Amino acid sequence: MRVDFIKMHGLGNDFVVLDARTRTLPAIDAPVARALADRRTGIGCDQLILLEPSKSADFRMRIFNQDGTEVGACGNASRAVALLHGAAVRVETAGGVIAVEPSGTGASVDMGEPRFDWEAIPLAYGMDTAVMPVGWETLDQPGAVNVGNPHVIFFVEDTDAVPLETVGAQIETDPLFPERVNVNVATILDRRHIRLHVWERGAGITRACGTGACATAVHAMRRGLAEREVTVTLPGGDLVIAWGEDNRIRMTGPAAEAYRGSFEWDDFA
Ligand SMILES: N[C@@H](CCC[C@H](N)C(=O)O)C(=O)O
Repeated sequence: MRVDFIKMHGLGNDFVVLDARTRTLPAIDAPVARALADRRTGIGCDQLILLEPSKSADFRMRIFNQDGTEVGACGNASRAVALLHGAAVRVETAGGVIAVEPSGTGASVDMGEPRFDWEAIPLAYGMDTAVMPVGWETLDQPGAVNVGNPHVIFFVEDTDAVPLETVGAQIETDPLFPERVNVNVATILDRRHIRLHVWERGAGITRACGTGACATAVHAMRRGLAEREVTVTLPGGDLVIAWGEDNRIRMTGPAAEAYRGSFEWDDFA
């Protein structure tokens, strides 16, 4: 069976998008997702995105990390599918229903409400998620936020000085995080500007992470270190994150289509 795909990205966080809204595709499992995401033997991407019909929203977006795990949220992919769809829509994800709207060369996304309870992150045992009494190597006292997926955030003097390749992998799989975790290291440049590097659960270091930007901004605001709207600068570029009086997070930033192609399903199944 020949299957069409669209290669997209949000600030260099790249996706293979498969559209099963009007055509039934065979089931995607972890080995298929891994094979398609492989940068040497597949198409290559940080996340595989599958669009399907939905009963509760305009359509459903399923998200698979490069390692094949299915997850609840992806900020950058949310902007990419808004661009693809070309109109304001409600999208069902495993992390909840989000509202996306094309805007300029990208999109604006209502990412929903952040959750701070330790059970919601989730953590293995109870603690204050605003200042956690834990540490790894030179990183300590992080915060944790769930924005449809789990994030831990460390504020540091210099993001470039943190060996994220090694410490990110170590923290992602620490037993404190039973569902593993996305690891954010951030520098507060001023009350409206944050620099951020992210080690993504199931994908490693990416050029940008939309949910990481949301989690980091909200954590900085919760700690009183930032205004309620900030620019988050990632290696791939900037996102604007606002946390409204209604407790909802709004993310605005670019997204782009790179190219289209097709592949033979049996080569990857
Ligand atoms: N790149 C994404 C996040 C993708 C999922 C994440 N790695 C997880 O496992 O939760 C983004 O832009 O938010």
